[in-house]
Amino acid sequence: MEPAVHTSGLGRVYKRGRKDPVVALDDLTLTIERNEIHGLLGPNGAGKTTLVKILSTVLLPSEGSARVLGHDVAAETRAVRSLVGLVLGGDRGLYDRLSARRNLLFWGALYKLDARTTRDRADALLERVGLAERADDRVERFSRGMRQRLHLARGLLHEPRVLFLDEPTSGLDPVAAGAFRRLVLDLRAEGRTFLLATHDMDEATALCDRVTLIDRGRMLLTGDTGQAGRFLGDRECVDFTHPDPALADALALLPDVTDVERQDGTAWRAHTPDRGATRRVLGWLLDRDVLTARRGEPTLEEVYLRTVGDRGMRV
Ligand SMILES: Nc1ncnc2c1ncn2[C@@H]1O[C@H](COP(=O)(O)OP(=O)(O)OP(=O)(O)O)[C@@H](O)[C@H]1O
Repeated sequence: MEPAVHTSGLGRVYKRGRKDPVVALDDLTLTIERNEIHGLLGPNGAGKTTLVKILSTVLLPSEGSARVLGHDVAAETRAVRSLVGLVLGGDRGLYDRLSARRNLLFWGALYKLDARTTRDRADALLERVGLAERADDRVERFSRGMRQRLHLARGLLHEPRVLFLDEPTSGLDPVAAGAFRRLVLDLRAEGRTFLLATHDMDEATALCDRVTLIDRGRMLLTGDTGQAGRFLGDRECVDFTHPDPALADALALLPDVTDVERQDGTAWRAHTPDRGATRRVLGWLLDRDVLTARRGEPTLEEVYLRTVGDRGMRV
């Protein structure tokens, strides 16, 4: 069966007049399986939006190819458009002076849905995203969270099987972001596939089955979110608890330790270059009566920090 998304050697160059061209995507080969929530991570300018736009047929690639459920984004635009939904964050794509319902009716007409289908789907979606009671209010009175939910309803109107979300919870408070993420999980349970571009490591960790990290248009890593630590190759870590910071200072001086950081209170994490070093550090700690010590997995946040640094990250 064809995967939900497959790109092969995908490239995109923006030419800006006589100035130097910008390489926004460079030789990107990526597969997203059906029914997956796939996180697309990377600092500002990494190429995330460019990729999402190519996959939703808004932009053409300069090189390589991309297919959605087996259909080529450049040669089979119409088929791809019926299969994908694009949910942009912020203020793009909603009409402030129209009500939530009228926004959906307008988009239904653009998708060439018949009036009755659009009305029925709009009502069902407004209910689903928790906006039924505000359906006839103008969007200009909506909070950011309500706008995001309306964006999602809009993206679902033509019942796409693959959804591209660009920073969907950016600027939402934790309760609104949590509600939005639950909605994404429900939609996935119905068999949809998601590509989620985000700067938010907590969001990626909580939602995504797999993640891809890109920087300057190039792929750095792709794989299971839960095994993100393996991206770092041999780098490992040891988690331990001890009340005396002097022990952490002494540990940091060992040749087997690259650095030691405080997690919180009496909890610490020591980074080691390889498995042998991890074993020796565990032995060293146990000889000094630490309360607990065990091998830890680097988090997605650590993987990101060690791979691209702290550019454009939100944790
Ligand atoms: N229309 C355009 N014309 C020229 N350059 C562009 C255009 N759109 C994007 N770029 C450039 O392409 C590169 C990738 O941009 P893109 O918006 O895809 O990154 P991004 O990862 O989505 O960033 P962000 O996290 O800030 O949204 C950047 O260097 C950007 O300046």
